[in-house]
Amino acid sequence: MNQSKEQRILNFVLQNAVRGDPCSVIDAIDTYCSQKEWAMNVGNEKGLILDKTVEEINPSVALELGTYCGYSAVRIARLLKAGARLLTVEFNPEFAAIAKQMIEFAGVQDKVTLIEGPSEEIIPQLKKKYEVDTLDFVFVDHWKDRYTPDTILLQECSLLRKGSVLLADNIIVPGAPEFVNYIRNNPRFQCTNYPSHLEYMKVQDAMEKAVFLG
Ligand SMILES: O=C(NCc1cccc(CNc2ccc3[nH]ncc3c2)c1)c1cc(-c2ccc(F)cc2)cc(O)c1O
Ligand SMILES: [Mg+2]
Repeated sequence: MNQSKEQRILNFVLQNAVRGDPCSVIDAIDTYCSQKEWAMNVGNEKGLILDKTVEEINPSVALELGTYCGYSAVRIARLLKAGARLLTVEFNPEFAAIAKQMIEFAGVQDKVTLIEGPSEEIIPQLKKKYEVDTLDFVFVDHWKDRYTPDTILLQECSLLRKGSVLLADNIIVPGAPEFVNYIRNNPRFQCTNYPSHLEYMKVQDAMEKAVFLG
C-alpha cells in the first residue's frame, strides 16, 4: 500500500534529522514541506510567533488542539521548562501514529502527552483523567469550525484562569471567521492579531492571540 504524505515526512526526518535534537526535526520538516510536498504544519514564520508566545508565557501546562505530524508539539515542548508539560489532541489515528514517532525521535516525549480523540470528548476529561487544574497556554490548530465551540467548552470546564492565553492558527487561510467574531466581541478576552503567511507559501495568513481576563 503506498505511503501517506505524513509517512514520507516522518521518513525524511528519520533520515535527515538528529535523534534527540528538536531543532533538527523542525528544520527537516520545514525543508521537506517547502521543497517537496506542502503540508499543514504551522511552519517557521508562524512558528516564530508561536515560539515568542510560549517563551513569554513560560507555561507549566499547555494544550494543543490538532497535533498533525507533531511539528508544533515539538516546537512548543522544546521551549518548556523542567517539569512543564504539553497535552496534544489528535483525532486522526494515522496522524497520531506519525506524531508519536516524531515526538519520540525529537526526544521531547517526557514533556508531551499525545491524546487520540476528538477535542469535544477530551476537553471535559482534562481535569479528572489528565490531572489538569487550569491551562496556561492553548494552541488552537484543529478543524476551523471547532475553534469557537472548543473555546466555549474550555470555559465551561473551568480550564481557563485569569491570564490564560489562546493562540489560534489560520485566522485568514483557511480562516475561522466565526471564531474571530466570537473572540473579538467577547469582553472576557483581550485579542491581538499577528499577520503572517500561510506555511511555505506567499499567501497572507494570521494568528490571533486571546488572553482570558477571568
Ligand atoms: O484545516 C487545517 N487543520 C486542521 C485539520 C485538517 C485536516 C485534518 C485534521 C485532523 N486533526 C484533527 C481534527 C479534529 C480534531 N478535534 N480535536 C483534535 C483534532 C484534530 C485537522 C489547516 C488547513 C490549512 C490549509 C489547507 C489547505 C490550503 F489550501 C490552505 C491551508 C493550513 C493549516 O495550517 C491548517 O491547520
Ligand atoms: Mg494550522
